[in-house]
Amino acid sequence: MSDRTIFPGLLDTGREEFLHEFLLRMAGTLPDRPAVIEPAGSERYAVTTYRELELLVRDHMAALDGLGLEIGDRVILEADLSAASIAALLACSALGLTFVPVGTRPPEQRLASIMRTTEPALYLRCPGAGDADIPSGVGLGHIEGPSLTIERAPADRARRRREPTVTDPAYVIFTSGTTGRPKGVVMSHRAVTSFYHGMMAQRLVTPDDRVANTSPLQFDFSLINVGLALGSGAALVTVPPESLRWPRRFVRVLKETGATQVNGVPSIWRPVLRHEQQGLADLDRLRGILFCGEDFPLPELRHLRALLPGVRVTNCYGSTESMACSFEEVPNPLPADVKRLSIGFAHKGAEMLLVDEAGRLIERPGLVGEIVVRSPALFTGYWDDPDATRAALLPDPVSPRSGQVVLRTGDLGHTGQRGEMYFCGRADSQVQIRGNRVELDEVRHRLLEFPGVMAAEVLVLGPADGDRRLSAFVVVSARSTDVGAAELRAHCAQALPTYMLPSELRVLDALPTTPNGKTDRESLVALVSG
Ligand SMILES: Nc1ncnc2c1ncn2[C@@H]1O[C@H](COS(=O)(=O)NC(=O)C[C@H](N)c2ccccc2)[C@@H](O)[C@H]1O
Repeated sequence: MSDRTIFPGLLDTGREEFLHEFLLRMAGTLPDRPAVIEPAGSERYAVTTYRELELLVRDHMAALDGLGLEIGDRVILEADLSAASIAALLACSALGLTFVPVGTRPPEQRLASIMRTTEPALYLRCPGAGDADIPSGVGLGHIEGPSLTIERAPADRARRRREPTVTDPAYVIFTSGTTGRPKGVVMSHRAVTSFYHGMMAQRLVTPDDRVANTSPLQFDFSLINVGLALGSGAALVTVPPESLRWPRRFVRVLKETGATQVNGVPSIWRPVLRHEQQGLADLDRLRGILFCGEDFPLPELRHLRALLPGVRVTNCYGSTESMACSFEEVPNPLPADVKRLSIGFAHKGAEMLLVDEAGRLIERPGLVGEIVVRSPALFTGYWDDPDATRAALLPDPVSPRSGQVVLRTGDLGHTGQRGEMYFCGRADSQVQIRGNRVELDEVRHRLLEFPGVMAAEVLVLGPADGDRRLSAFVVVSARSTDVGAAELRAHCAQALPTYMLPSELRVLDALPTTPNGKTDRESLVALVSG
């Protein structure tokens, strides 16, 4: 381990920093402030101060340092967002190790595939993790509260590196792999910390805030929340994942921890809006909500707004390949005629642009194109997948000969009169039905206009070259349980051409979600095919 001071506090050198330096930069100035607040048994919480977190990191580093690991070695982190788990990822960063967060109890095949491709040196498990077999050459350790115990040392390895650099991968995070093999998004220290600095410019939280994280470690939203809280000298509140299924418990955790900012995907609010409205309205310390990952259905957003009129709601847009890209405050009140939320402009230090199919710049407001992102926070590439990496990057449309590349988000958008961006769905959600181009989002938005419909999803089923049909799924408010498929279809027929009418319409109690909390389209397909 180099003898450089590990946590030089607030950097005045202007030199680029590593992930652990950014996340612990406030430890020197606010050592006794809470850094992590996590559940510790029923209705009790453990508080770890910044000084205690820093000591945890040093302890974990000592346990790892003697293993002869090489800079750039991968460490699988089957972990949660406890202080001990966060200290483990910080220790990896401080030793130049690349952590691969897989969340607790990952599906066996997915874990096996990730281990095959990343060839980890070490596997670290937090309490309550799974018990999948770890290949013998891979070291095994346990993150247990204040200590990190090594059960089995990793196999010996050659050591060729002398010095970690900010271009080294801080982590590799695997996408949900909706299209085929999961892709490992490689994020360098430079990419992550430059995003964090862009986020800090938004001044979303102060050291008096308590930022509740509701995303699992394998979803980079959790890493963004860790950066938002620790980078601001605030406290990170770890909401137990299981409480998200029980709205009363979820609201109680927010109340008892004094959460002032709650960050999560839109689906975390659905059960609370349905069953725990008063508890939500009583969260008098709550002052901010931030969501990302997918559109927040406007009827639900309006309902949330009505219950929390003074709370600032931030629509945070972006892809894991650039961490995130924009932070746009949702207008309060939200005008009745708003059909789409603006995602605004990219954060300080980045740009969002629009290109056509040929990769040429689109500048005219209202014209739909693909959103591309220029940012120092761009990923290094997909792990061991140069073809997918090439496909995701585009020569800078403004100056193609410069060698600079921009990220293709695969999202459609258009700009407004001020140049602000509007998200218009995924490029692959434009489908052909009997020779006609259908924007699934347009059908979904029409369904959301029906009184009582709170959320909706529309899928296309059938072979691209065969008979394709639309299937729609809606969630209605508790008061509108009598909404039927026939009236929903008639409602669509009043505004949409015949080929855009769903041939199947189901009213569900809830939309199924992926482990990251997004709408699980594969489960909906299985429901219909089942
Ligand atoms: N605010 C949105 N409205 C609407 N569609 C969206 C939105 N944020 C993403 N998305 C969608 O999700 C895609 C990215 O998916 S992802 O790579 O799994 N990453 C994420 O979902 C989380 C992302 N890293 C992130 C983390 C934390 C803050 C912001 C963004 C985007 O390309 C969009 O299609």
